[in-house]
Amino acid sequence: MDIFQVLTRGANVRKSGRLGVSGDFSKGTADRNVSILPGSTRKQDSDHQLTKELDFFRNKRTVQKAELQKGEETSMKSAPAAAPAPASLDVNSETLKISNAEEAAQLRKSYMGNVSGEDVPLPIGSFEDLVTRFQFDSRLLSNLIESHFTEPTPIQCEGIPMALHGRDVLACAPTGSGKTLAFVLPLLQQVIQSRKNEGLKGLIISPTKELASQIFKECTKLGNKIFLDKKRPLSIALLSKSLSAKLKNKIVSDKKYDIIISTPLRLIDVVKHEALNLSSVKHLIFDEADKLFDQTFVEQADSILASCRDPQLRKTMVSATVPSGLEEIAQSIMLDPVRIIIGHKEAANVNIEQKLVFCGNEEGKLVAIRQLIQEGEFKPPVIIFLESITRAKALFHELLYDNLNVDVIHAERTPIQRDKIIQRFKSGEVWCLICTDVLARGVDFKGVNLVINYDVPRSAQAYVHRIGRTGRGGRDGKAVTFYTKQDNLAVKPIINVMKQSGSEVADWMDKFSKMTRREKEALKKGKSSVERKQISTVPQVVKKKRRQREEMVEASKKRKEMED
Ligand SMILES: Nc1ncnc2c1ncn2[C@@H]1O[C@H](COP(=O)(O)OP(=O)(O)OP(=O)(O)O)[C@@H](O)[C@H]1O
Repeated sequence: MDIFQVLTRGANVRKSGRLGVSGDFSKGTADRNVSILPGSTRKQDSDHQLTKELDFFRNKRTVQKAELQKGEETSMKSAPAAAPAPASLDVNSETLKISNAEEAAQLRKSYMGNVSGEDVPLPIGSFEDLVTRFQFDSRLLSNLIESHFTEPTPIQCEGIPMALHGRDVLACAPTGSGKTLAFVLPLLQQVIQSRKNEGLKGLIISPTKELASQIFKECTKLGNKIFLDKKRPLSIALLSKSLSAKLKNKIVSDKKYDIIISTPLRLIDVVKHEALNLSSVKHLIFDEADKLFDQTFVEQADSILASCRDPQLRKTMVSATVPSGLEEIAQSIMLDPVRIIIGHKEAANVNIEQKLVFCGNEEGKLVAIRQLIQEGEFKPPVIIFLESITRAKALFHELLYDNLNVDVIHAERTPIQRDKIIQRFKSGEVWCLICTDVLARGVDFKGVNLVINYDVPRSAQAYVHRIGRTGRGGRDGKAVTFYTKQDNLAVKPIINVMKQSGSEVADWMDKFSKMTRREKEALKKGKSSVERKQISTVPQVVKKKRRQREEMVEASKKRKEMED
């Protein structure tokens, strides 16, 4: 296969393709993708330019070329005037080569990339650079092409060379903009390059099992059929319950694996049993880093860091939201890091049309959801987020009653059940997935049309990640957030995110949500949670019968799983 020819092909596709990528978006759930409702509240004229620049998948190269040709007259008004395109930068070439700081600055400007640090390496302009600049493994490149990745997204243009130069990286880019590939690809190359069989080299930490399993799949797809020497294939593992048992019982040796992907607790458990030695790890990646270093996980993240004792350990932190606390942590644990911010820090993906719906009270939310259905706005696949397991279950029953093709995922469901539901949702069997925040981060369902926040998320970050389950990989998406009188406090950060990403917020909603000083303090202290009334329009006696039936079905499913 002529790698150069194939890598260049991607740019050609971008020229005419709606999505600007030749990805496999036409497969799976994508087939059911239908256009979202008219009357967008997002694209106001004044925000058009901003939106265009942040629409990475669709416009990166178009914007970039236009800017280079026009001396960037049309780009960000506030930015300093740019120098004309340097003679060495062939703007008519389909594969862009970045060979000096000036060209790098222009490229960064085209996708609003802010990259800082000492002696920052140049970004890549195309995947061709992987061959010319980094002598990439040819099998890895073939796998990249077979995965239909032909042109890097901005976070990949920046993240890949930084990692390949061995730098610690703190990276922030919008949801669905290709952060996974940005850290998986250089990791694979570095592990392949090192070749030596010296134990575990790469470790990727994710806050949820679902996300860990997704990253594992992406890694194995790209690492397929790669041999480190004639006999030994590159070995990548998901630290599942069964693998952890095998390691603990010495049925398999930890030396066998080159890369492991895990959630924090499971990893720590295996390390504590001395069944996995992390001292040989050279590359440690925290995906959804702000979550992994928040109150819930920080001790575990620290413990993992302490167990990775190689003095040359390279650290990467990635998320769509990087609060200042994480920046401080990054500065304290990283050596000479490169900080990459694509677009606005903590902003929603601009492909998502966002809407707030005031429902008055809890009953009003059920009315609002039924209204969305009646008015044809409820276009599957749909994900609905609620704040607790009890509420997720309750809404599930309500919507079942409406004969909707729904299922529900929360922490009480077994991993096998969760996997099955996700597969059924991906294949289109389930149209509407009700869930708690367990699926709010990282999970990549390509064709989701609508995200409904049935309950207001408790922070701007949670909101950005939840709605980021739609509008991925260059697609459009829509997000609707229900709120009631009780949510006055919690809705304010969401309004800020909406405004920042160019969504319209009605004046009265904005005024209604203005906070007093006391409220602001309460929000800072995390006291914004509200007591909500139960979700239901169904009489108690009917509910009781339904619950009994559900318990019987659950018990039989569990029995069947145990028999399997
Ligand atoms: N260079 C590329 N060309 C085409 N498609 C890509 C490219 N890179 C990534 N994608 C696709 O874009 C989608 C989103 O990527 P990914 O899951 O890595 O997003 P993310 O930035 O990690 O999002 P989140 O913040 O929600 O975790 C995936 O379906 C992925 O396959």
